[in-house]
Amino acid sequence: MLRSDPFTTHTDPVWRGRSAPPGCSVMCLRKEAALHVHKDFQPRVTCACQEHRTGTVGFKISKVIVVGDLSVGKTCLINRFCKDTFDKNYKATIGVDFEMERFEVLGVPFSLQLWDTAGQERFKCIASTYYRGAQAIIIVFNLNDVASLEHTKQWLADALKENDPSSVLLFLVGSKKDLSTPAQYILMEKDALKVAQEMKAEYWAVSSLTGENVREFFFRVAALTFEVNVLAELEKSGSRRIGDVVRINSDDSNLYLTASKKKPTCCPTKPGADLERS
Ligand SMILES: Nc1nc2c(ncn2[C@@H]2O[C@H](COP(=O)(O)OP(=O)(O)OP(=O)(O)O)[C@@H](O)[C@H]2O)c(=O)[nH]1
Repeated sequence: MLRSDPFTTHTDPVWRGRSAPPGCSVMCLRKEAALHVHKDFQPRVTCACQEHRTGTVGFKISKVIVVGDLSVGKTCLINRFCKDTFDKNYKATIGVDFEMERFEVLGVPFSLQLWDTAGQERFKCIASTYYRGAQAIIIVFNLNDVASLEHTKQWLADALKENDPSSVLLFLVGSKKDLSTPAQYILMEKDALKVAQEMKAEYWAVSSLTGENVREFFFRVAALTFEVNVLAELEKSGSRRIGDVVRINSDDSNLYLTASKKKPTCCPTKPGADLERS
C-alpha cells in the first residue's frame, strides 16, 4: 500500500476504516506494516472468525493470478514460496501453470490457487483465458528493467478485462532485488511507487534468489484475500455485529502470532496462530 502519511485512514474499498500502523512512515509497504503481523484485521472479521461465522470461507479456494513480462521471474517467485526452490535457468511458461497453498488465518483454513501465466507474447492468448475469476492480481516487473515496469499497466488492463476492478486486490511486485545496487533500487522504487499509486496497488520488492520478502508478501496476499472473503460472507449473511479490535502483539516481526493481549468485548479470545501455512 502506498502510505504517504503513516496515520491516514485509507478510503478505497479495500482499506476503508483501517489505519496504517504507527511507525509506518515510509512510502512503500514494509513487512512491519503487514496485516497479519499487526493484527489489524477488521474487527468484524476477527469476531466472525472467533465465533465461527465465516460460512464457506474455509472451504473456498481463492484464485490469484500472476502476470507480467517474460522472464521477470513469475515462476521463480511462486516456486520460492510454494517449494522453497530457485532455478537459475530460464524455462518459459507455456500457457499457464498453478500451485495450491493452504493457510490458516485466524484459525480458519484458507486456500490460495496461484496461477502462473506466460509472459511470452505467443502464449499470451492462452494465458489470458485463465484470468477470469481472480480475487487478486499480482503484476510482476523486473526491478532492473524499466520497460517491464512500463508494461505493467497493459498487463493490468488485460487482467481487469476479465475481472471486477472494484473488488479485485492488486499487487505490484518488483522482482530480482538481489541484482539491484541500493542506488539503482531507490531510483526504480520511485517510479514503481508512482505506478502502484495509479493502479491503487500495494507495492512490494522481492528476490526469489535470496527469498527476501517472498514469504511476507504471499502471507500478505493470503491475509487480505481472506479478509475480503470473510467480509463478503458477512454481507451475504446480513451480519452487522461489530466487535472491538483484538490486538495480538508479536515479539518482533514474527509472522506467527502467539497470544492475545486484549480481550474483545463480543467474543472470547482464543490464543493461537493467526496465519499459518499448512
Ligand atoms: N538473480 C535473480 N534471478 C531471478 C530472480 N527471479 C527469477 N530470476 C531468473 O530470471 C529468469 C526468468 O525467471 P522465470 O521465473 O522463469 O520468469 P517468468 O516471468 O516466469 O517467465 P515466463 O514464463 O516466460 O513468463 C530465470 O533465469 C530465473 O533464474 C531473482 O529474484 N533473482
